[in-house]
Amino acid sequence: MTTTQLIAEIHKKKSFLCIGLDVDLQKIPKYLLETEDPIFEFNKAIIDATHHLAVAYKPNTAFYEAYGIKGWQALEKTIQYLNTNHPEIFTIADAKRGDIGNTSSMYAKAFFEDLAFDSVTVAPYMGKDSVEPFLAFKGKHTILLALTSNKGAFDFQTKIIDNKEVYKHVLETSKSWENSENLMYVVGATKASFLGEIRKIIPEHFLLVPGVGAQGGNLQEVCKYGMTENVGLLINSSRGIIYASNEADFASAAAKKAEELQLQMAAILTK
Ligand SMILES: O=C(O)c1cc(=O)[nH]c(=O)n1[C@@H]1O[C@H](COP(=O)(O)O)[C@@H](O)[C@H]1O
Repeated sequence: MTTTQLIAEIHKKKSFLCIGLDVDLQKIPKYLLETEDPIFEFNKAIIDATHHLAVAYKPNTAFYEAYGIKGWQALEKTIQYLNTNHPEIFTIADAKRGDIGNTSSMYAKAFFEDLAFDSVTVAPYMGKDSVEPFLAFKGKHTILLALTSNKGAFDFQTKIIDNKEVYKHVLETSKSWENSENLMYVVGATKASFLGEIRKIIPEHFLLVPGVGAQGGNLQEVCKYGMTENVGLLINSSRGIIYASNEADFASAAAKKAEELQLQMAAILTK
Protein backbone atom coordinates (compact mmCIF):
# COMPACT_ATOMS: atom_id res chain seq x y z
CA MET A 1 0.00 0.00 0.00
CA THR A 2 1.29 3.48 -0.83
CA THR A 3 1.38 6.33 1.69
CA THR A 4 -1.09 8.21 -0.52
CA GLN A 5 -3.57 5.32 -0.23
CA LEU A 6 -3.05 5.23 3.54
CA ILE A 7 -3.73 8.96 3.84
CA ALA A 8 -6.91 8.61 1.73
CA GLU A 9 -8.12 5.81 4.01
CA ILE A 10 -7.42 7.92 7.11
CA HIS A 11 -9.61 10.71 5.75
CA LYS A 12 -12.32 8.29 4.63
CA LYS A 13 -12.59 6.60 8.03
CA LYS A 14 -11.70 9.71 10.03
CA SER A 15 -9.31 7.49 11.90
CA PHE A 16 -5.59 6.96 12.23
CA LEU A 17 -6.03 4.10 14.64
CA CYS A 18 -3.85 1.01 14.54
CA ILE A 19 -5.09 -1.97 16.54
CA GLY A 20 -2.38 -4.14 18.02
CA LEU A 21 -3.13 -7.86 17.78
CA ASP A 22 -0.99 -8.99 20.72
CA VAL A 23 -2.84 -12.20 21.48
CA ASP A 24 -2.17 -13.82 24.85
CA LEU A 25 -4.01 -17.12 25.35
CA GLN A 26 -4.23 -16.37 29.10
CA LYS A 27 -6.29 -13.27 28.38
CA ILE A 28 -8.78 -14.37 25.73
CA PRO A 29 -12.22 -15.82 26.51
CA LYS A 30 -11.87 -19.43 27.76
CA TYR A 31 -14.37 -20.88 25.29
CA LEU A 32 -12.12 -19.89 22.36
CA LEU A 33 -9.44 -22.26 23.68
CA GLU A 34 -11.66 -25.16 22.63
CA THR A 35 -11.59 -24.12 18.97
CA GLU A 36 -9.06 -25.44 16.43
CA ASP A 37 -7.18 -22.12 16.21
CA PRO A 38 -7.99 -19.84 19.19
CA ILE A 39 -5.56 -17.08 18.16
CA PHE A 40 -7.02 -16.77 14.67
CA GLU A 41 -10.62 -17.01 15.92
CA PHE A 42 -9.89 -14.21 18.39
CA ASN A 43 -8.25 -12.03 15.71
CA LYS A 44 -11.01 -12.67 13.17
CA ALA A 45 -13.69 -11.61 15.67
CA ILE A 46 -11.71 -8.47 16.63
CA ILE A 47 -11.10 -7.55 12.96
CA ASP A 48 -14.75 -8.16 12.00
CA ALA A 49 -15.91 -5.90 14.83
CA THR A 50 -13.38 -3.08 14.39
CA HIS A 51 -12.23 -2.82 10.75
CA HIS A 52 -14.47 0.20 10.06
CA LEU A 53 -12.79 2.09 12.92
CA ALA A 54 -9.12 1.35 12.22
CA VAL A 55 -6.78 1.95 9.28
CA ALA A 56 -4.07 -0.46 10.42
CA TYR A 57 -3.51 -3.67 12.37
CA LYS A 58 -0.25 -4.59 14.03
CA PRO A 59 0.30 -8.16 15.13
CA ASN A 60 3.37 -8.27 17.35
CA THR A 61 5.12 -11.45 16.19
CA ALA A 62 6.34 -12.31 19.71
CA PHE A 63 2.78 -13.24 20.63
CA TYR A 64 2.70 -15.75 17.75
CA GLU A 65 6.26 -17.06 17.93
CA ALA A 66 5.63 -17.89 21.60
CA TYR A 67 3.16 -20.59 20.49
CA GLY A 68 5.50 -22.28 18.01
CA ILE A 69 4.26 -23.54 14.66
CA LYS A 70 0.61 -23.06 15.64
CA GLY A 71 1.28 -19.44 16.51
CA TRP A 72 3.05 -18.81 13.20
CA GLN A 73 0.17 -20.45 11.31
CA ALA A 74 -2.27 -18.19 13.17
CA LEU A 75 -0.19 -15.18 12.11
CA GLU A 76 -0.25 -16.39 8.51
CA LYS A 77 -4.04 -16.87 8.61
CA THR A 78 -4.52 -13.45 10.19
CA ILE A 79 -2.55 -11.57 7.52
CA GLN A 80 -4.26 -13.58 4.76
CA TYR A 81 -7.65 -12.74 6.27
CA LEU A 82 -6.78 -9.04 6.33
CA ASN A 83 -5.29 -8.98 2.83
CA THR A 84 -8.22 -10.90 1.33
CA ASN A 85 -11.10 -9.18 3.08
CA HIS A 86 -9.69 -5.73 3.82
CA PRO A 87 -7.00 -4.84 1.27
CA GLU A 88 -7.49 -1.16 2.20
CA ILE A 89 -6.05 -1.84 5.68
CA PHE A 90 -2.37 -1.11 6.33
CA THR A 91 -0.64 -4.07 7.95
CA ILE A 92 2.37 -3.96 10.25
CA ALA A 93 4.46 -6.95 11.26
CA ASP A 94 5.84 -5.80 14.58
CA ALA A 95 8.94 -7.98 14.55
CA LYS A 96 11.70 -5.46 15.42
CA ARG A 97 14.23 -7.20 13.15
CA GLY A 98 17.58 -6.05 11.71
CA ASP A 99 20.82 -7.98 11.15
CA ILE A 100 23.77 -8.12 8.74
CA GLY A 101 22.67 -7.47 5.16
CA ASN A 102 22.09 -10.97 3.82
CA THR A 103 20.13 -11.92 6.96
CA SER A 104 18.03 -8.75 6.82
CA SER A 105 17.22 -9.63 3.20
CA MET A 106 15.73 -12.90 4.42
CA TYR A 107 13.73 -11.14 7.16
CA ALA A 108 12.41 -8.71 4.55
CA LYS A 109 11.47 -11.60 2.26
CA ALA A 110 9.68 -13.36 5.13
CA PHE A 111 7.51 -10.39 6.07
CA PHE A 112 7.04 -8.62 2.72
CA GLU A 113 6.92 -11.54 0.27
CA ASP A 114 5.91 -14.68 2.12
CA LEU A 115 3.50 -13.08 4.61
CA ALA A 116 2.73 -10.04 2.41
CA PHE A 117 2.67 -7.42 5.18
CA ASP A 118 2.78 -3.76 4.10
CA SER A 119 5.42 -2.94 6.68
CA VAL A 120 7.74 -4.29 9.35
CA THR A 121 9.31 -2.71 12.44
CA VAL A 122 13.12 -2.68 12.32
CA ALA A 123 15.79 -1.85 14.92
CA PRO A 124 18.37 0.67 13.61
CA TYR A 125 21.20 -0.41 15.92
CA MET A 126 23.21 -2.34 13.29
CA GLY A 127 23.14 0.58 10.86
CA LYS A 128 22.64 1.27 7.18
CA ASP A 129 23.46 -2.13 5.66
CA SER A 130 21.08 -3.82 8.10
CA VAL A 131 18.14 -1.60 7.11
CA GLU A 132 18.69 -1.16 3.36
CA PRO A 133 17.50 -4.67 2.42
CA PHE A 134 14.09 -3.77 3.90
CA LEU A 135 14.03 -0.38 2.14
CA ALA A 136 14.75 -2.02 -1.22
CA PHE A 137 11.21 -3.47 -1.36
CA LYS A 138 9.06 -1.22 -3.54
CA GLY A 139 5.63 -0.34 -2.12
CA LYS A 140 6.63 -1.64 1.33
CA HIS A 141 7.46 0.35 4.46
CA THR A 142 10.22 0.00 7.01
CA ILE A 143 9.28 1.33 10.43
CA LEU A 144 12.49 2.22 12.22
CA LEU A 145 12.63 2.43 16.03
CA ALA A 146 13.52 6.04 16.86
CA LEU A 147 12.38 6.87 20.40
CA THR A 148 10.55 4.00 22.03
CA SER A 149 7.77 4.15 24.60
CA ASN A 150 9.49 2.21 27.38
CA LYS A 151 11.62 3.49 30.27
CA GLY A 152 14.71 1.84 28.79
CA ALA A 153 14.53 4.35 25.92
CA PHE A 154 16.59 6.60 28.22
CA ASP A 155 19.38 4.00 28.54
CA PHE A 156 20.73 4.60 25.02
CA GLN A 157 18.32 6.51 22.75
CA THR A 158 18.58 9.87 24.53
CA LYS A 159 22.31 9.65 25.28
CA ILE A 160 24.37 12.39 23.64
CA ILE A 161 27.06 11.49 21.12
CA ASP A 162 28.74 14.22 19.06
CA ASN A 163 26.47 16.86 20.66
CA LYS A 164 23.31 15.08 19.64
CA GLU A 165 20.96 12.46 21.13
CA VAL A 166 21.27 9.00 19.64
CA TYR A 167 17.63 8.97 18.46
CA LYS A 168 18.33 12.20 16.50
CA HIS A 169 21.30 10.51 14.84
CA VAL A 170 18.96 7.67 13.88
CA LEU A 171 16.49 10.11 12.29
CA GLU A 172 19.05 12.31 10.55
CA THR A 173 21.25 9.53 9.24
CA SER A 174 18.46 7.24 8.06
CA LYS A 175 16.62 9.95 6.16
CA SER A 176 19.63 10.23 3.84
CA TRP A 177 19.58 6.52 2.93
CA GLU A 178 18.49 5.26 -0.46
CA ASN A 179 14.71 4.66 -0.69
CA SER A 180 14.20 6.63 2.53
CA GLU A 181 10.72 7.54 1.25
CA ASN A 182 9.84 4.00 2.41
CA LEU A 183 10.72 4.86 6.00
CA MET A 184 8.36 5.44 8.88
CA TYR A 185 9.49 5.78 12.50
CA VAL A 186 8.37 4.55 15.90
CA VAL A 187 7.98 7.22 18.56
CA GLY A 188 6.27 6.21 21.79
CA ALA A 189 3.18 8.13 22.89
CA THR A 190 4.85 8.43 26.29
CA LYS A 191 7.52 10.57 24.58
CA ALA A 192 5.08 13.14 23.13
CA SER A 193 7.12 16.06 24.50
CA PHE A 194 9.96 15.07 22.15
CA LEU A 195 7.75 15.23 19.04
CA GLY A 196 8.39 18.93 18.34
CA GLU A 197 12.15 18.23 18.04
CA ILE A 198 11.49 15.08 16.03
CA ARG A 199 9.26 16.91 13.54
CA LYS A 200 12.06 19.45 12.95
CA ILE A 201 14.16 16.58 11.60
CA ILE A 202 11.47 14.54 9.83
CA PRO A 203 8.62 16.91 9.02
CA GLU A 204 6.81 14.52 6.66
CA HIS A 205 7.44 10.88 7.54
CA PHE A 206 4.69 8.82 9.11
CA LEU A 207 5.15 7.91 12.76
CA LEU A 208 3.87 4.73 14.38
CA VAL A 209 2.98 5.81 17.90
CA PRO A 210 2.38 3.02 20.41
CA GLY A 211 1.79 3.62 24.09
CA VAL A 212 -1.68 5.13 24.39
CA GLY A 213 -3.99 3.13 26.61
CA ALA A 214 -2.16 0.58 28.77
CA GLN A 215 1.15 2.56 28.83
CA GLY A 216 -0.49 5.90 29.65
CA GLY A 217 0.37 8.03 26.58
CA ASN A 218 -1.98 10.88 25.67
CA LEU A 219 -3.58 11.05 22.20
CA GLN A 220 -4.22 14.83 22.21
CA GLU A 221 -0.64 15.61 23.19
CA VAL A 222 0.75 13.31 20.48
CA CYS A 223 -1.43 15.00 17.85
CA LYS A 224 -0.55 18.49 19.06
CA TYR A 225 3.17 17.97 18.48
CA GLY A 226 3.31 15.13 15.96
CA MET A 227 0.57 15.69 13.42
CA THR A 228 1.45 16.91 9.91
CA GLU A 229 -0.62 18.28 7.01
CA ASN A 230 -1.01 14.68 5.85
CA VAL A 231 -1.79 13.49 9.38
CA GLY A 232 1.50 11.57 9.56
CA LEU A 233 0.46 9.46 12.54
CA LEU A 234 -0.68 5.93 13.20
CA ILE A 235 -1.65 5.59 16.84
CA ASN A 236 -1.50 2.05 18.17
CA SER A 237 -3.38 0.55 21.06
CA SER A 238 -3.20 -3.19 21.77
CA ARG A 239 -4.26 -4.31 25.27
CA GLY A 240 -6.47 -1.25 25.81
CA ILE A 241 -8.68 -2.41 22.94
CA ILE A 242 -8.45 -6.16 22.51
CA TYR A 243 -8.80 -7.07 26.19
CA ALA A 244 -11.68 -4.74 27.01
CA SER A 245 -13.58 -7.90 28.01
CA ASN A 246 -12.63 -11.56 28.35
CA GLU A 247 -16.22 -12.75 28.10
CA ALA A 248 -18.36 -13.63 25.07
CA ASP A 249 -18.82 -9.89 24.36
CA PHE A 250 -15.05 -9.36 23.83
CA ALA A 251 -15.35 -8.25 20.19
CA SER A 252 -18.09 -5.68 20.79
CA ALA A 253 -16.27 -4.45 23.91
CA ALA A 254 -13.13 -4.01 21.78
CA ALA A 255 -15.15 -2.13 19.15
CA LYS A 256 -16.44 0.20 21.86
CA LYS A 257 -12.89 1.00 23.01
CA ALA A 258 -11.74 1.45 19.41
CA GLU A 259 -14.67 3.76 18.73
CA GLU A 260 -13.77 5.93 21.74
CA LEU A 261 -10.35 6.54 20.19
CA GLN A 262 -11.73 6.89 16.66
CA LEU A 263 -14.20 9.57 17.78
CA GLN A 264 -11.40 11.54 19.40
CA MET A 265 -9.41 11.22 16.17
CA ALA A 266 -12.37 12.33 14.05
CA ALA A 267 -12.73 15.42 16.27
CA ILE A 268 -9.03 16.23 15.81
CA LEU A 269 -9.19 15.70 12.02
CA THR A 270 -12.23 17.90 11.53
CA LYS A 271 -10.96 20.73 13.75
O1 LIG B 1 7.24 -1.07 17.77
C1 LIG B 1 6.26 -1.06 18.51
O2 LIG B 1 5.13 -1.26 18.09
C2 LIG B 1 6.45 -0.63 19.90
C3 LIG B 1 7.45 0.30 20.13
C4 LIG B 1 7.51 0.96 21.35
O3 LIG B 1 8.30 1.86 21.55
N1 LIG B 1 6.63 0.62 22.32
C5 LIG B 1 5.68 -0.35 22.15
O4 LIG B 1 4.87 -0.57 23.07
N2 LIG B 1 5.62 -1.03 20.97
C6 LIG B 1 4.66 -2.14 20.76
O5 LIG B 1 3.33 -1.61 20.76
C7 LIG B 1 2.44 -2.46 21.46
C8 LIG B 1 1.88 -1.71 22.65
O6 LIG B 1 0.91 -2.47 23.28
P1 LIG B 1 -0.09 -1.85 24.39
O7 LIG B 1 0.76 -1.21 25.43
O8 LIG B 1 -0.80 -3.09 24.89
O9 LIG B 1 -1.00 -0.89 23.69
C9 LIG B 1 3.25 -3.72 21.79
O10 LIG B 1 3.12 -4.64 20.74
C10 LIG B 1 4.67 -3.21 21.86
O11 LIG B 1 5.63 -4.19 21.53
